[in-house]
Amino acid sequence: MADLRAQLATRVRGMLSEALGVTRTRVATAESELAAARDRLARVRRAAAGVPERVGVERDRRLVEIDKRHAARLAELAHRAAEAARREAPGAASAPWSHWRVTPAGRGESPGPLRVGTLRVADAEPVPALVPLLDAGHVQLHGDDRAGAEAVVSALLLRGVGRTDPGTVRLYGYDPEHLGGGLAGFAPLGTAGLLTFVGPGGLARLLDDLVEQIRRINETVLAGEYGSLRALAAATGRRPEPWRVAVLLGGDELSRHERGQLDRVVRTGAACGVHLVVRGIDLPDDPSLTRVRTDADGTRIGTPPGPPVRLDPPPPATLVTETCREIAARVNAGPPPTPFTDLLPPPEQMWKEDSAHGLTAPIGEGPHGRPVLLTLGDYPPHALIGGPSGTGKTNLIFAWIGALAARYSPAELEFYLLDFKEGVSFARFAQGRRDPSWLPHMRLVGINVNTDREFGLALLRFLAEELRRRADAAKKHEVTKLSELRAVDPAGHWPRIVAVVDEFQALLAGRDVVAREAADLLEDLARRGRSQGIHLVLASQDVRGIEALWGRPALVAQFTLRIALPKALRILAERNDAAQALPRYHAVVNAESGLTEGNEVARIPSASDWETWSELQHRLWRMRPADAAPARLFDGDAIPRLTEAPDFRALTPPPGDAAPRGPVAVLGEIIDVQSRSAALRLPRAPGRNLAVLGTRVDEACAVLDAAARSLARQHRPGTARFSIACLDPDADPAARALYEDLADDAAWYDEETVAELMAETATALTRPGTPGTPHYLLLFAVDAAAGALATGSPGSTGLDRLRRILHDGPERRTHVLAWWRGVARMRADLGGPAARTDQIGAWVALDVQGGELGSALYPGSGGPDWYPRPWRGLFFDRAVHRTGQVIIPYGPSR
Ligand SMILES: Nc1ncnc2c1ncn2[C@@H]1O[C@H](COP(=O)(O)OP(=O)(O)OP(=O)(O)O)[C@@H](O)[C@H]1O
Repeated sequence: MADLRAQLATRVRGMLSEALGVTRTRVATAESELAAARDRLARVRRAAAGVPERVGVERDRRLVEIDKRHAARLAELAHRAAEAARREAPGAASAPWSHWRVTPAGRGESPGPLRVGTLRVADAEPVPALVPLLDAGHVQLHGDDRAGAEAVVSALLLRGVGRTDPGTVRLYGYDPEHLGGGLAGFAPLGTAGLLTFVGPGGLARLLDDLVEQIRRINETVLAGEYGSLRALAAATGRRPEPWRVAVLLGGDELSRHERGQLDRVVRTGAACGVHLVVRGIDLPDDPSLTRVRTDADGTRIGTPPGPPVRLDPPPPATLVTETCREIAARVNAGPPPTPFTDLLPPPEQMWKEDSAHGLTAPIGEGPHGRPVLLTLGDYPPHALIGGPSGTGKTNLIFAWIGALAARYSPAELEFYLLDFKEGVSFARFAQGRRDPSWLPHMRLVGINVNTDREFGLALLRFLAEELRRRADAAKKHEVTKLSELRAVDPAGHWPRIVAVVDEFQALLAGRDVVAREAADLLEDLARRGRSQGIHLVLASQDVRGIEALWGRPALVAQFTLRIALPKALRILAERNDAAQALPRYHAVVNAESGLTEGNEVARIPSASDWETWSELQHRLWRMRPADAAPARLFDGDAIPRLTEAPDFRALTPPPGDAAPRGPVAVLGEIIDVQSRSAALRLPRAPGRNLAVLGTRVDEACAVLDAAARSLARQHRPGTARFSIACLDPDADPAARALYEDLADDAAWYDEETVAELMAETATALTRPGTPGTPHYLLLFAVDAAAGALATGSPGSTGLDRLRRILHDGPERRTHVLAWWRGVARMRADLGGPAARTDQIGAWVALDVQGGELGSALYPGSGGPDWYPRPWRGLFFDRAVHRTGQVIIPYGPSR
């Protein structure tokens, strides 16, 4: 039992120890778990204790970063805003006063907003604070900082006038409290009508006037086509109306009427360039109104107010007055001309117009900025331009020709131009030595033709012939007008012709044949030219010129287009005195024969200065057709050259060995539309001799020289004889030069030997048969040989022989080309006053009066209408002429 108990105790002990062991293990495990948990807790606690510190550092870091980014962004925004402001308000709109100057915006560009100060942005570039005014709206000033407000007003006004062309901003000052004191610096503008002060009772009138201007501009300038002057300027590049800025500085309570008018200006003014700058009067809210509040603690702009602005100091008083004085001076000097390019189409549109029904081109700008057009066609067909010297006729002709030439190609339009006054400006249309270009439409330019009225006549004859050609062509095609002719003959060359004659009264002056024929031709051209596309443009500075026309009412009636320059008389209808009040560089254009209702005033651009003109001419010249030839230039002051004369250059010996049957002696240039030479034919026929008459040595030598050289050109060397006798030492150099150039074909005679020449030549004439070699006797001052030729037995003196040569020579190819220094001397050599003169078949008279050339030398009685003038001769060949022909001797050949 004990054992059992013992056993049991042992077992229990065993079990207990086992249980104890397990428990111990569990305890140990639990303890270690507890320790681990504590450790974790401690760690967690430790970790938890570190968290707020780290988060704070991170947050601060982020905050700094954000601050930095913010500041950078702000700086960048401020920089961009400043850049944008500088772009929007360049030059005078924002420059600091220290280097401020007038810099008007470009044509068609808006002046933009104006700077009054800077926006305060901490740590960033200052941003100009801009206020929109011109073309944008109105400005109302509030606040108690009076000086600040004054600074804003004067900054806005000075910058405004500096950002626009002088004279294009008009200020109206209403300052009843200080009577204009606030605007005193701007007073010089008043001298040019650019600043008007309105007295204390004048506000209503000022507002009425502004409202009226707005109404007028809306109705007649914008005319429903443009929403604002700004839009008009942007589209057309023109600013037909000034900006009007009314500066209203306080005053009494407004009346109902004034209030109503003011509200109207606020609502509708900006589109018409009418603006208000107001302090002390409340303006209604409007999108176009900018409020500027200047208080002691700062200035804010806009509604709602923007950030604070640091105002610029006011512009220095001297800067204001000097600028205003300069602007006034420039305006008083007259408006700058509109640019010539205003009259031209864009380059790609040049030469695109069709002239079948007429020619239309602008000549300048009308009062509302619209182009004033000139038309030549069936109606009106011809134009009359008038204006005293220096008022711009020449310029107007350039402008008109340019505007037409840029629109119509040379196939559509041709010009003929004649200038009777002295001057060379029209020579530019032709090719020159310095400038190879010419105006491709120009066919003829006649300058310095004041003494050569024959040239005017030649042009009129040429046009009359062209008129006949056109009328014939029209008849052939059974049509009546140019437009119809062009339609039925599209391949034909039927350009419209515009003939411009400046100082045309010179052509009609005098009562001689030239004046009579010119007037008849003009009348015919004026009447019938209209339907054949031939248009006359006559200009004159001289009332008498116009009056000369008035004597021919049928002629004047055709000139329905009238252009009157300032102070022109008698161009417009009798009671129409619009030209008397015209400003400089303006013209009244009137297509109603000058009746008042047809008046249109145009401002004419400057077109005639060399650079302006040549730019267009070069452009058109480069566009010319490949076969275009330069215009013929006739310069009455120039002496033509034989070697350049087409008729001289065309002379050649006949083919084979034959002598020319009717050689020609070229004597001088004919005054004509074409460059042609006067030529004397010398066939084997009685009387084919030439007498040059007068005392002018150089001209006489020039005529004989050209005759001899041109004859020599038609003979091969050795096939003609030229016997040169010179009896006047003054003619010696010219005669000797000719002798040397004719070389082996020439023989020289003088006073000693001239009798031998006569003897030998006369003897040769008696030989049977016709001599094969032509013989030309060139006798310089032959009358001086009278003594030497008088000797000999009666019937066989030198003079007898000379007469025989004159008489018999031509049929035997022996021709005398002799210079006598007077008609009486020639007659004496021919046998006395009663002697026959028919052996002198042709003559050139130099300083010999027409009357001396009567009886026997010229058909009819009394002689030709010939008034001697330098370097001109009257050529008459009985075999071909009915009347004498004026020639210009060629210049010396060497
Ligand atoms: N529209 C214009 N704009 C600017 N300058 C002009 C204008 N018209 C003329 N002028 C200038 O005025 C001056 C006189 O002009 P222009 O020679 O055309 O006058 P005119 O009437 O033909 O004089 P005249 O009969 O004495 O020759 C010139 O110097 C010319 O450049």
